[in-house]
Formats: sequence, C-alpha cells, structure tokens
Amino acid sequence: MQYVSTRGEAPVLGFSDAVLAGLARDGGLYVPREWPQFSAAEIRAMRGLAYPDLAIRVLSPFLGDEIPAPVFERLVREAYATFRHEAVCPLVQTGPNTFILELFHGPTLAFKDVAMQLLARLMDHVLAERDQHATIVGATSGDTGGAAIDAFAGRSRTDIFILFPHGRVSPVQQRQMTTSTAENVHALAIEGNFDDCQGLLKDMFNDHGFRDRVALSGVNSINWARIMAQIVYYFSSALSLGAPDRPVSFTVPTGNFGDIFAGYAAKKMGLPIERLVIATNDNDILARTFATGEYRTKGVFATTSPSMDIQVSSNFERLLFEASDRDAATVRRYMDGLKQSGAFTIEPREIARMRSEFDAGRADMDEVAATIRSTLTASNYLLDPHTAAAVHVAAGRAGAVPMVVLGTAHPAKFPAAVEAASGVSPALPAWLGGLMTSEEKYTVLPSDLKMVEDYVGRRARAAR
Ligand SMILES: Cc1ncc(COP(=O)(O)O)c(C=O)c1O
Ligand SMILES: N[C@@H](CCOP(=O)(O)O)C(=O)O
Repeated sequence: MQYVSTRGEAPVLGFSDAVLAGLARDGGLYVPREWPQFSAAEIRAMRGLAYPDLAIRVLSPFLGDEIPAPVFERLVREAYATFRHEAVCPLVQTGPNTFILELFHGPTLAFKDVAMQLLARLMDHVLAERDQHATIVGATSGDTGGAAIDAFAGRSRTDIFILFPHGRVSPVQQRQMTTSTAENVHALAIEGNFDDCQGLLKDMFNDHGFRDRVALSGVNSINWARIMAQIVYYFSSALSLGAPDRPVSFTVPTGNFGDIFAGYAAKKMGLPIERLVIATNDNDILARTFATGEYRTKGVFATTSPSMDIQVSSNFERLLFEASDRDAATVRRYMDGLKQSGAFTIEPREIARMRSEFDAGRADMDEVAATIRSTLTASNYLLDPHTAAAVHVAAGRAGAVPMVVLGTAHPAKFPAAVEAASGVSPALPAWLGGLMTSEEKYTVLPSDLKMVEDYVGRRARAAR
C-alpha cells in the first residue's frame, strides 16, 4: 500500500515511512492511494472475531508487506491487552435503537488510547528495525496528550513533547500529562488555545530544517496510523448490530475530524454505514460549514467539552481531498484561503457530495448538561460532556437503522461538568487512584514558534 499527500507535492510513501512522517512535507495529510475493499461475504466472516483478531483482519491491507504478519499480530495483541474491558470497545444499548460505543476502557479513559497504544508499538518497531530515534511533538486539547504520554513513556527510541493549552484542559487531563516520571516525556503548557498548539506543531513540520534536525514525528490524527486504528471499532460495532446485512448510522463527537473520518474510511472499505453524523459543541465550525458551504473560522470558545474546542479541524482536509475526486490543486487552494483569510468556500458539487454522506449538528453547553441529566434519568447511564453533545445531536435521528453514538471519554475525566449537570460526581477507577495527588512537572511557554523549537531542540536526543 502506498500513501499520497492531500496536497500532491510530497513524496509518495510506504506504510512505515508514512507512520514516521506524520504530516507530509508539503503540509498535506497522507491517505492510502486506494481504499482496501471487503466484500459482504468477507465482512460476514468477521462476525464473532475477538477485537484484536478483527483489528488484524481489517488493518492488514493498509500495511502492504512492510511489517511481517506475526510481528503485526503481536503488536496488536499487546496494544489491546492494555484495555480493561474484555471486549475492548463494548457496545451498550441506551434506547430502542440507540447504542453507545464505549471507547474509554484504555489506560487514559479516552478513545485516543485505541489508536495510540498501537501507534506507539508500530513506531517503536519501525525505529528499532532502522536503528533510528525520533522526536515526537503532539498538540492536544486534552485527551491526545495523555494517551500519547501513556503509550510512549519510557520508550528508548522516542522523546515526546506535548503542547497543551494552559488552563484550558480538565484537571484530570492535565495530570495525565504532567505526572509522568519518564525521562523521555515533556509536557508544555502553551499560553494559547488548542488551535495555537496545533498551529505551532504544523509550523514545526513545515520548518524542514528543524524537522530534519530533530527527526520530527507526529502522533496527532494527522498521522495516518491514528485514523487507521480507529476504523476497527466501526467494524466491531456494526458487526454486532448485523452488518453487512443491516446498515448502521454513527454520531460522532467531533473536533479535529479524525474519528469521524475513520468512519468514512470504514464505509469506503465496504461497511454498510447509512449516515455519519458530526456532532459539535458551541465551537460549531463544521455544523456551520455543512449548513452554508463556507468554512469560516472564528474565535475558540471554552466549553464543558474542552477536547472539542477546536476551529481548525485538521482532518477535514482529508474529506476535501475525497470530495474533490482527490484533486490536490483544489485542496491547496482551500488551504491557502484558510491560511490567508481564515475561510474558504467549498465548490457546490463537493459540498453536495459531503452532504450525501454526512449530517451535522451542534449542542450548546446547556443542551450538553440537559442531556447528561436526561440520559441518567431515562437510561441510568452517566455520559461525559463530549459524548453527551453527540447524544443530543443524535436524538431523533435513530429510526429503522440503529444509531451508534461514539462514547469518546469516561465521565470521570470531567467530574466538575458532570457533577454540575447531574449531581453525581463520577469517581476515577481505582487503578488511577494516585493521579490527583502525584507531583506535577510541566513548563509554561508562550505561543511562539522559535521558543518552542528551541525548547524541543535542546532536549531532543535525536537532535543532530
Ligand atoms: C473526548 C473527545 N471527544 C471527541 C473528540 C473529537 O475527536 P476528533 O478530534 O477525532 O474529531 C476529542 C478530541 O479529539 C476528544 O478528546
Ligand atoms: N481533541 C484532541 C485534539 C487533537 O486531536 P487529534 O485526534 O488530532 O490528536 C485532543 O484531545 O487532544
């Protein structure tokens, strides 16, 4: 399998190089040259597989022959052995034809663990094979950072630097990033919002001198392997509900558009998905884009679902590439517009195509709180605020086709918002007991490319 950049001006890469590259050298995002296909019979034959076996079946076509099958199988099994639920991503029924896909049984209680635990092992394997080291820089609105630190802590071939928006993540999220004692972990509180952190990250990738000097690598969903690993749970949940003989719809709490793009990829691979519903919080750029056809950024608003407080939704670029029949020149034009004026208008044919696959809706903070309350009363189920935004948007959309809402975080990551909404204070699982009392270690930096590059460059062991 080969990987091409959405901007068409970066080298075409094999799987291992695409994993190490993160962002393409032309600023674009890698996607597979073609979508692997599964027939209905092949999907039917996946029924009953344990999650790791399903992951091996669904993901192997993306690897080509670069990672030997027995090695990949071992890495997958090790990755999902870190989860504390036998089903890895269990499906829970909350209404007549509505379900929550619980993606938060990994080490940091968020869906990011599903991909990050595998990505860390894949990267480690590729670096060891090549006898190389890498510097990982990641940007987080709260969950990616903790998941990445957990997955990479103590690994000898990588140093990891996580940029998080100072004062804008939940206390649990912050401590998952700042209490690691591993020497290769560096938590950086940036004076800005998530978009500033992600902007710095992309600028570091586009500074080729710096990028090459520190052997820069990325673990945000700009990295194809993150999206790839997330495809599996669309298959696992749809199979439990009767796929390929029964279609399923999904509603996804959306920020950087990675999780829902994995659903789009699953559909392209043959999974019968009826609708993919984008759920945003008050930062509703994607809902507005689907309504108007214009992608226009405005200031980021701090909400009770902080991980979705995003305006520049990275992976939307992958959808623009698809909707334009993979026309990289069109994607470059859109991205130039975004850089120059913070906006671009999507061609009518392309937005029509997107609307044929996706719906979009928003939930404001009052609606999120009301949904946490009403779901607890009606279904005795305690939602986190991100999942609650999606449950609100999904309401009324389930009909004959089952509606699966992606449960992206455990409520105990956001106890203040959950308690204010429901009166119930969700406790952290016992195995995370020491988190809130451990000593924190992090550095505060301004949102300044040079200062962040200096900081990383002086500490990265891969720096030449
Ligand atoms: C809990 C939670 N829900 C939803 C999202 C949004 O997912 P994505 O950025 O893949 O759209 C995030 C952050 O990415 C998150 O941490
Ligand atoms: N919500 C995310 C933002 C970064 O998303 P990613 O999927 O691109 O890593 C977070 O929690 O950090």
